[in-house]
Amino acid sequence: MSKQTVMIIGLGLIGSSLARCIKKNHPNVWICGWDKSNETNKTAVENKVVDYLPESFEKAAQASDVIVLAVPVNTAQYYLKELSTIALKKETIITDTSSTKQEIVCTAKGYNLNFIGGHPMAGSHKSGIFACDENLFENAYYIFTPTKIEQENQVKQLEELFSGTRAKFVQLDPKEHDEITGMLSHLPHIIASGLVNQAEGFNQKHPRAKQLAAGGFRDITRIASSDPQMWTDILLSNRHVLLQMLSKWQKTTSQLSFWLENKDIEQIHRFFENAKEMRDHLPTDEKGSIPAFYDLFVDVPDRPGSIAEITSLLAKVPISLTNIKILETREEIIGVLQLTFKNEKDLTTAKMYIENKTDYHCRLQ
Ligand SMILES: NC(=O)c1ccc[n+]([C@@H]2O[C@H](COP(=O)([O-])OP(=O)(O)OC[C@H]3O[C@@H](n4cnc5c(N)ncnc54)[C@H](O)[C@@H]3O)[C@@H](O)[C@H]2O)c1
Ligand SMILES: O=C(O)C(=O)C[C@]1(C(=O)O)C=C[C@@H](O)C=C1
Repeated sequence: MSKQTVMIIGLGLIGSSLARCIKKNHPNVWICGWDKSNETNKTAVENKVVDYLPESFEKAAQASDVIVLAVPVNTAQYYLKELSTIALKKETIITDTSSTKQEIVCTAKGYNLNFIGGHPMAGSHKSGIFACDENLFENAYYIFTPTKIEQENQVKQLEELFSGTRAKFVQLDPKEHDEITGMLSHLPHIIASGLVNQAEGFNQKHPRAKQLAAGGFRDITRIASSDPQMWTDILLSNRHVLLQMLSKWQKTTSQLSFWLENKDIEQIHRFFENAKEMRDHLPTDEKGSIPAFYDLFVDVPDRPGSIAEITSLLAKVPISLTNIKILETREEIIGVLQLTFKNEKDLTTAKMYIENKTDYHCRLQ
C-alpha cells in the first residue's frame, strides 16, 4: 500500500493513535493531519504523528485516498457537509470513528458520499494528542457499518490500512450498533457520571467521604472523567435508544426501592446473584470484551523505600507488570500498592515472590 494519502481530521486520542497504527504497517502511506487546535497540529508534526499539515483543506481532501473523521460526533456531521461540497477523487473513501453510527451513516447517504462508518471499540477517559497510544486498539473490536454490498471491497481496504491496530474487524448494521453501544457504553457513562454527581452533594455534608472512596467507587466511576463535549454529542446522537434504556433503568431502581421497603431478602439476593452469574461468565482476556483483572494488592508499611523494594524485587523476575498504582485509601496508617499483570501466571509468580522475600501481606482484592 504505497503512495496512498490519508487525511486524518481530528488528531486527538483516536486520530493520533490511528495515525501511528497506519504508519506502523504502512510506512509509505503519506498522512496529512487537520485539527482545529494549533497546539495539537504542532505536536503532531513535531512527533511525526503526521507527515504534513496542509494549508488548504479543500486541496488536501482532493488529494486524499482515504479521509478519516476522528472528531466529536457533531463535528463529524459538519465535516461531511464540507466534504460534500468538494470534488473528491471518485474512489476516495470517507470513514469516521464516531461512537454512534445511525445518524452519521444517514447524513452521508443524504450527501451521496462514499462513506463507511467505523468505530474502534477501545478508548480511554483521557483525550487529546498527549494520550496517543499505538497499542490502544490491540485485540479490541473495530466495527464497520457498510450499508451496501458493493462496499465490501472498500471495507477490506480499510481493514488493510488499519491492520497496525491489531484490532478484530467486525461489521454491524448501524441501528444494531447504536443499540449495543447504547447499552454497553453510553448507559454506563451516564450512570458513572450520575454517581459522581450524587456523591458531590454528599461530600459537602461529609468532607471525609472523598478520602474514603475505595475500590468500588473508583472502579465504577473511572469513565466519569471522560470528555464532557464528546459525551454530550454521543448522548444527543443516540437519544432515542438511550431514552428507552433510561426508562428501563428507572424501572430497575424503582424495583429495588420496592424490595428494600418490603425487606424482600429473596428478591434482593436474586438481583445480585443474577448479576454475578452474568458478569462472571462474560468473556475475559481480551480488550473489547470485559478485561480480566490480574491485580495484586500489597499492604506496604509507611516507611521509606518499601515501594522501591517491591518494584526492584519484581524487576528480577521474568514477568510482565503492566501498571503500578499507590492507593491512598488507608491514609496515615498503611499504603496499598496495586500491581497489575498481563496474565494470571505472572500474578501468581509475583505473589509467591513477594511473600517469600518480604513480610508484606498480598491480597487479590
Ligand atoms: N475516547 C474514546 O474512548 C473513544 C473511543 C472510540 C471512539 N471515539 C470517538 O472518536 C472521536 C474522537 O474522539 P477522541 O477521544 O479522539 O477525542 P479527542 O478530544 O481526544 O480528540 C478530538 C480532536 O478533534 C479536534 N477537533 C474538535 N473540533 C474540531 C474541528 N471543528 N476541526 C478539526 N478538529 C477538531 C480536537 O482539537 C481534538 O484534537 C469521537 O467521535 C468519539 O466519540 C472515542
Ligand atoms: O475505556 C474507556 O474509557 C471508554 O470509555 C471506552 C469506550 C467505551 O465506552 O467502552 C468509550 C467510547 C467509545 O465509543 C468506545 C469505547
